Amino acid sequence: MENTIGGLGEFALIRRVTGRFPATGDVILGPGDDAAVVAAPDGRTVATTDLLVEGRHFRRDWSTARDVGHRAVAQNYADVVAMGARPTGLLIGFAAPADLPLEWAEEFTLGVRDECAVAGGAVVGGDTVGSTVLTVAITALGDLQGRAPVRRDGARPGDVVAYCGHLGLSAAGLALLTAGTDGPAACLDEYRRPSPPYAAGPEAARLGATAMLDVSDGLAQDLGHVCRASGVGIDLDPGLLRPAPELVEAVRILGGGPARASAFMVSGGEDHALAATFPEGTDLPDHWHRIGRVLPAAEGERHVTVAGRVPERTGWDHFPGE
Ligand SMILES: Nc1ncnc2c1ncn2[C@@H]1O[C@H](COP(=O)(O)OP(=O)(O)O)[C@@H](O)[C@H]1O
Ligand SMILES: Cc1ncc(C[n+]2csc(CCOP(=O)(O)OP(=O)(O)O)c2C)c(N)n1
Ligand SMILES: [Mg+2]
Ligand SMILES: [Mg+2]
Ligand SMILES: [Mg+2]
Repeated sequence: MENTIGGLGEFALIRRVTGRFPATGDVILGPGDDAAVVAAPDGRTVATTDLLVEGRHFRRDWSTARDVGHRAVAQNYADVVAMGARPTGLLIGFAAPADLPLEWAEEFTLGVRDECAVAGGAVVGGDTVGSTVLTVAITALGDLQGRAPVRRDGARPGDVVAYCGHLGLSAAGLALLTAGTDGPAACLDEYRRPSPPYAAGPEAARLGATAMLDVSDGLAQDLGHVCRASGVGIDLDPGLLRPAPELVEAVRILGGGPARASAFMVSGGEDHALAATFPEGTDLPDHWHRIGRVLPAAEGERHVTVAGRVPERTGWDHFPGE
């Protein structure tokens, strides 16, 4: 039991973990009481939660504890900024077996701390329990800074579809790890520590985005949520889906041509890029890449197409049907 979380005990572990997290100006009362108090300057709080389960979202032989800490924060804050909000706080549910090395818990904590240093927001609480499956459940909070939230239901025919961040790198990294092959660091790193373009969320809101989400499951699948919520169709232009050189290199190693690179961009998730729709004529900064158009659609046609065709694969489903 030496040097495991079971050897240290629950409350000593909690003290050790919470001692690592600095407060920010949004924190009125941090960890230590029954609940934390976080300022909501505009009077409305964005709240979201995502789980990471060992074997399902990460493997300890593929990702370090620090990687998992970074990824857990990134996945959750991506949803906060996709509403157009600024990250303000995090709550960390930590379920782990007693024989988990203490070093893993410590390193995970440092990954969380370091991603918060990039994205903003403070860890204000959480929960620590014993479990057979190592699981991290994060709740993230954000501040809309007085703006309206950018929802999934505001896309209108004629809007431009654009993304900011990476597409397909993480899925290519996962494919490389699954194949047991080395490959471009950019792909492996993006799988282990996704890098959502945090500032682009509030930026898109200020630019007048009509709908936005982060790409967790796959571009086509996630934009499909916009289609259904907004009652529209979306057509992507394959000529505008330009793969990063590292993605092209990964596909060369994995075997496949431009179609496979395009498939990674269209259906690969977990880069946590932001995808948004903007009114035609919006002056978009260069880091927002135009990739398609919002179309009018009758019921049953509210889906994503690439050059008019429904892609073979659209993204991840935790419970795929038979
Ligand atoms: N078990 C649940 N109970 C309540 N709400 C849920 C549950 N699972 C998902 N949701 C909600 O359904 C929506 C879609 O979930 P999800 O696909 O996980 O979103 P995202 O990809 O943004 O993380 C979100 O608003 C989420 O809060
Ligand atoms: C070990 C491992 N196998 C497979 C995957 C691929 N994967 C797991 S969950 C997921 C989709 C995103 O996760 P989800 O829980 O659906 O997040 P949300 O959409 O709720 O943000 C993907 C692509 C992975 N990340 N790690
Ligand atoms: Mg989710
Ligand atoms: Mg999510
Ligand atoms: Mg999902």
